[in-house]
Amino acid sequence: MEPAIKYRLIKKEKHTGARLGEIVTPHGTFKTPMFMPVGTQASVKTMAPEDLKEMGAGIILSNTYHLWLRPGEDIVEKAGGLHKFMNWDRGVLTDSGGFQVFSLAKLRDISEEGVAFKSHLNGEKLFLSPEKAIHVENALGADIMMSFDECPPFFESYDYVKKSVERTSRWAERGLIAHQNPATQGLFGIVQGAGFEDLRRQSARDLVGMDFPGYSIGGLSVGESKGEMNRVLDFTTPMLPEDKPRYLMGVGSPDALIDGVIRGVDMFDCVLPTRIARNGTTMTSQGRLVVKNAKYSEDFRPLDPKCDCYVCKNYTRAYIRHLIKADETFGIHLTSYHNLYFLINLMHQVQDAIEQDNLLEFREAFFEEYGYNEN
Ligand SMILES: CO[C@@H]1O[C@H](CNc2nc3cc4c(=O)[nH]c(N)nc4cc3[nH]2)[C@H]2OC(C)(C)O[C@@H]12
Repeated sequence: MEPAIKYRLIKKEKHTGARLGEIVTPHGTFKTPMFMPVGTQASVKTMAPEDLKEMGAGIILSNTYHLWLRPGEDIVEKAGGLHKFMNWDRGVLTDSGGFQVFSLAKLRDISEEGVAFKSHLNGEKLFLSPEKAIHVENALGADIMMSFDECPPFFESYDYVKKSVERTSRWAERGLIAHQNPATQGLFGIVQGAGFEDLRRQSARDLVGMDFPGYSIGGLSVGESKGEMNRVLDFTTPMLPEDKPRYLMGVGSPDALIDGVIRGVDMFDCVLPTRIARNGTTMTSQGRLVVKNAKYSEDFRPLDPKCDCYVCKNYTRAYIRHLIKADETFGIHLTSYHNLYFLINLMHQVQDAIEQDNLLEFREAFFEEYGYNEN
């Protein structure tokens, strides 16, 4: 049977672990490395599908936990699945809900069977098992689905993380068995193990043995330093098959994307660009620009003079600042659009650098201009 998701490695960058590739999904083929906008509740906040297409988005995220709780996977299924529901005909990826239970729900109890918790919306007692999560993802109909996993705190004890990794591998197997649409929905395994190299190896070995069409690197971007994240990536990505996509979950700052690509990561997502946009903070080639600051009140330049996005071609800092200060929703639409474009476009520039085997020079020039220092 043809797998729903295929990855084609086009080129390896000469001096780093970076790869140029493409991921083939039932809703299109997309170049990697790529940044995926997050649309947790079936909407990338303030973005219409036309905006997302115009900025070059290929795959967007939605979330099993949120959509299970509201409006309910049965309503999305009756609508014909997520693509129809939100009028988006390119790629969709759903996270499995485990992470959201730990980051959102109060009072939860984890067992071999799954996770008992109280809804963050109304306190209702709920239970999510690997089977339930996979069946919700089947109903939502995303092209790429995540296995149900536990994302342990990065600084948890070795013994706790070891037990958690072993349970996550058993949950992954249960998810594979429960998966009802492997021909149209690709299920990814999620490698855990916190900062322990042997536990990452154990997790990767277990999951690669189950032959998933793609692998996520979980358990990161949960408060650890960038140095720690890069250290874990250094030994984890080589444990994964070269002919499958690697997806680093929850990572979305420009430096972390570039450093993830250098270490062999192909796909990224994060709420960061849309989250900071809502309080008027934007990403530009010269670093972050907080457009609501008074100093921009008569600044008639674009957010980023080097950016060719719709926002930077048509609007000024002064206008956007005014909208944000006046609480005009169009203001956060403009900052959100630009920030998403900034990261999607950054990945296009990284693709070119891989093509030209000069990714490290690109990194140096980008970091210099953005104002990153090495520590
Ligand atoms: C910078 O944004 C904050 O950091 C979180 C993103 N960091 C993140 N790491 C993740 C790990 C996993 C995982 O191990 N497994 C599964 N299934 N999904 C995951 C999703 C993840 N997202 C955002 O999540 C909150 C809202 C807590 O703050 C944001």
